Amino acid sequence: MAPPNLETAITEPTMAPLGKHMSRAYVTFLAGNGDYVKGVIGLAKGLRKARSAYPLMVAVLPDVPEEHRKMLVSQGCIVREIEPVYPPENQTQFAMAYYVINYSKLRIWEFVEYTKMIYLDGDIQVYDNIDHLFDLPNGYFYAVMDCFCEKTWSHTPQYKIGYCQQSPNKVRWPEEELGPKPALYFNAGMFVYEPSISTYHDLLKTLQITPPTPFAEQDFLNMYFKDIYRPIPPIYNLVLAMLWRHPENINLEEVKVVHYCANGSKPWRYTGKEENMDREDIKMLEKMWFDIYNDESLDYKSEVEARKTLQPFRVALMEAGVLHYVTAPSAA
Ligand SMILES: O=c1ccn([C@@H]2O[C@H](COP(=O)(O)OP(=O)(O)O)[C@@H](O)[C@H]2O)c(=O)[nH]1
Ligand SMILES: OC[C@H]1O[C@H](O[C@@H]2[C@@H](O)[C@H](O)[C@@H](O)[C@H](O)[C@@H]2O)[C@H](O)[C@@H](O)[C@H]1O
Ligand SMILES: [Mn+2]
Repeated sequence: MAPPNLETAITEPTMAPLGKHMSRAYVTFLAGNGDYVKGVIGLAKGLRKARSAYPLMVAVLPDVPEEHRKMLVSQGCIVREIEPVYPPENQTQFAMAYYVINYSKLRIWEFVEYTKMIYLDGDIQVYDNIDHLFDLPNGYFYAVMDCFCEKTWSHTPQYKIGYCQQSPNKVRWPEEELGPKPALYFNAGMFVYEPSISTYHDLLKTLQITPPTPFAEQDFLNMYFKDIYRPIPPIYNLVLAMLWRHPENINLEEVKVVHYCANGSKPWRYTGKEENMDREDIKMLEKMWFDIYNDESLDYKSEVEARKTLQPFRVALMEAGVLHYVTAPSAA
């Protein structure tokens, strides 16, 4: 991961073609009145620091309080309320009980005012610009492969035999006994996709006839997009467990996106007490998250304030959404 670029020069605002939507956006999902809102604020500031050219949409469930929605708007986010999506009645034990609310992520296929979106969990941070992923060829579903080695996977045959797609030759998959090895499986904390009303309706229809499974919507999305899934490198979604499960696959210097999904790693709840949470690399990644979260110069309002000293008229156009500004790397 490149050392944080502390200089964030503000270049000339770019004039968005009048009347033409910026048809690309990042999107995340927020539920409840708890502390995940801190994750989303951190993500909004991280995308700004990485000089992303596209806005962050936050799909919020009805239980997200007005106060949290205001905080997100003040950080430059586009807040959109969605209705929950529930799986069919089931007896499934989800890997985490709260995973049942994650099916509501499926609403983001309805955002067809955008032609291409990148979904990011609220417990993800973007440390380097990844706008180029929007240019990946259409017609596929892009995401990073997951890891099966954490005990959250203890219900699966691959965990039981020690097989993981990240190191397929370490423990061979016994085809004769267990049949063909599982299809490539992605982590649903980050993916590049194209909103579509027909896909959206088909997703919801298919969900109602699909028995729920432990990883909830992540399992469902893997089933649904199996034929068009294209793996992208782990630098775009570092599932933290990779650091101790498959260190040979990770070069931290190159990582652009970090997913704080390992048990005990959510920065806003970090105590360092859980297994692996006292590692030096984990402590560094937790500090990097807080350095952004606490950096007031990355606040959206302070950026607009800063511009007020530039040209009030241009700022007025910008605030009216006519002018879009892109912060670009400093000349250095
Ligand atoms: O109480 C919650 C739980 C989850 N989420 C959202 O759902 C995503 C998926 O949950 P989580 O990241 O905890 O799953 P993990 O990746 O850790 O398995 C989170 O990143 C949040 O965006 C939320 O907003 N509130
Ligand atoms: O609702 C199911 C969730 O499943 C995934 O989280 C898991 C997965 O990454 C496992 O591989 C890890 O072992 C585990 O720790 C982690 O929680 C997604 O990150 C999340 O967005 C969401 O889809
Ligand atoms: Mn997550």
